[in-house]
Amino acid sequence: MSQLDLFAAGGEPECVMDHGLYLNYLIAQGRIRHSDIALAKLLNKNEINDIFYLILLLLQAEQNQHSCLAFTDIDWNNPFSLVMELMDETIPMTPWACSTAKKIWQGLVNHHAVGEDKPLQLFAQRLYLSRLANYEVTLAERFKQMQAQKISVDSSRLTALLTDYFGVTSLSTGEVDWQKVACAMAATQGFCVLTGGPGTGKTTTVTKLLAILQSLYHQAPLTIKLVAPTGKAAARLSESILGAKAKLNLMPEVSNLIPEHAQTIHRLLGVIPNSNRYRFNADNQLHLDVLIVDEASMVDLSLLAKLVRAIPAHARLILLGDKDQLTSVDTGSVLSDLCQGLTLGEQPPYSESLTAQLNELCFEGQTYLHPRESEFCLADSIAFLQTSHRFDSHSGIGQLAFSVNNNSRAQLSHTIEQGYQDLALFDLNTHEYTALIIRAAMQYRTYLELMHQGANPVDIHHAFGQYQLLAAVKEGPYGVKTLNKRIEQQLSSQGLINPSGRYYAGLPIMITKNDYQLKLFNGDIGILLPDEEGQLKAVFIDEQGEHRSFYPARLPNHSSVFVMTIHKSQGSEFSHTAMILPPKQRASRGINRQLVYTGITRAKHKFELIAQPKVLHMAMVKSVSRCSGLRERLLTR
Ligand SMILES: Nc1ncnc2c1ncn2[C@@H]1O[C@H](COP(=O)(O)OP(=O)(O)OP(=O)(O)O)[C@@H](O)[C@H]1O
Repeated sequence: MSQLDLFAAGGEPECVMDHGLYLNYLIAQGRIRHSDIALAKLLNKNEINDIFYLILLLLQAEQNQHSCLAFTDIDWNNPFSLVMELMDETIPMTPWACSTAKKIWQGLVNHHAVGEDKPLQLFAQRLYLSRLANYEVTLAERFKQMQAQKISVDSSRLTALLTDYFGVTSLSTGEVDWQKVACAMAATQGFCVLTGGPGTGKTTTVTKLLAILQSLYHQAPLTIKLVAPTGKAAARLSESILGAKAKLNLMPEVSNLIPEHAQTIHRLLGVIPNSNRYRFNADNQLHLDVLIVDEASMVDLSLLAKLVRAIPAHARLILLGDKDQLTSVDTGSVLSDLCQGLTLGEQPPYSESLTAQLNELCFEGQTYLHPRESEFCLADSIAFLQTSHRFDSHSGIGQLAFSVNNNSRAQLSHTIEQGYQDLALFDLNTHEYTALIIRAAMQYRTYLELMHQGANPVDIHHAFGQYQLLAAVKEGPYGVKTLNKRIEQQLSSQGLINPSGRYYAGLPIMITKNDYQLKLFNGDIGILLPDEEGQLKAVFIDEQGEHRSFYPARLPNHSSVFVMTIHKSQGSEFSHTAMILPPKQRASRGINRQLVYTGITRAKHKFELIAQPKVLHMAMVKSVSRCSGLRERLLTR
């Protein structure tokens, strides 16, 4: 029984509470900010009571990128997760010892700030800031509308095209080609999510899909746009589509109708400088028939809501991404909300009508897929690719990613015992820490030598992008800041850089704040290079491979990036990736399965892990999720 229930059972609680002292503890322990208190007071007509504290909890949840505060998730005995040892014993851990959860909830239902067109909203036992609730409503409604779109397709032509691109499924193996299934689903629907781990063929499948669609509609070809959340991810998508087109050997008349250039979502929507609004919106919609959004797990709730508002009613939307990666840096977890419940090796739950249609389109009417009920109303729009074609049984990276993602210690031990060529695992100790710095400096040598030889910026950037050291934390000896300094010292001692001032030739930087005027966005990477006149400029390569240069003084917030956080690496891929996790005593709350999985899956050919085994095990056990009501809004019950 919780403390609240105990009191409710008739005890005589001590109701006098020193709110000032309690709030000071919340601030001292970094749970809330002064501005949160001001806002909570404003919303609660200056009263400090139970609802005031609930609003504070909601603001804390929003800062932690949750879309809402779920009533059922509140730890009523210590709602702000205060650390007992840092508290005065006379101060309670909970601010509402005199009330019951039920009473607090009822107070909220009738509260003056709660309701439609009010600053706060309630939905399914969740408290929201209205702005975030409205984004969820927009997404749920638009996804449902898109899915309900009637798409008329010539089935026999589609069947023939699916056979052309994927072949005939052999009855003897009986193995389902999930890429073919995904293509059939996306070709016949207005909305589709295509999820799968690294190298499962998301880009290949979508390229085949676009080829099939353009063949089906060859008399009036579709306008297709490709987008990704960051410039880096957009550049990668362009590269992958180009590669997939070349591999597929498409007929020129079809190939020419598939775009190769992806852009950022911000660029597609048209940023209005100094505002968080876009040129394209619900009143001025985009001109397109098909929109492909890659790395959808990185797109936050607000941006995706603004994007779907700008998509015309007739258009199709296809979201690509890995449901198991870290969620967006900003609020929300849309892709993982939509993909909840998918399990490797299992067929996702599809309705009777969809399974019949897919069996007809993909398997000549043979019963390969079986219907399974789901109360999730978008279940028929979720395609799940399950086989990695990049990492075969000889690849340690794939095995390691799989072990971590499935939290399988047995599989992890097996992977380590195999001694894979593409994996190097080091136990974290002083010796290995120093060895890592030396190895990292050796890897960065290549791009710096190119710079000294006067190579062109595209080649220098390319060489820099081959290797990346990732850290799980920012602060402390195992964090980004210290490691950046250590690598800088190492490179300087080898005469490759001369870090006498803040800026020097060869300094790699990452933008940490969007600048819509300069069109430089969070995550963009630049390298400080001298121009023809010897002036030092930060050079960025955009998604079209063009380079843009800026005087350092003009740059928005940025930091050096010999080392980047795993969070910042999302959407990027490096031929050789190294990742360091802090030791157990420093491994804070932020180390978890999604973080480690995301770090591993950045590696294409070689992956190094520098970590204590117990920290890796600890991370594997800990799976995090964000609070959201999106899934709930999409249930049929
Ligand atoms: N059905 C297949 N059979 C054989 N090889 C395939 C198949 N599908 C994809 N591949 C190959 O596997 C590799 C990865 O494919 P692709 O880039 O499409 O995957 P992805 O899921 O988009 O990867 P990423 O993790 O980079 O997002 C490519 O080299 C591709 O040519």
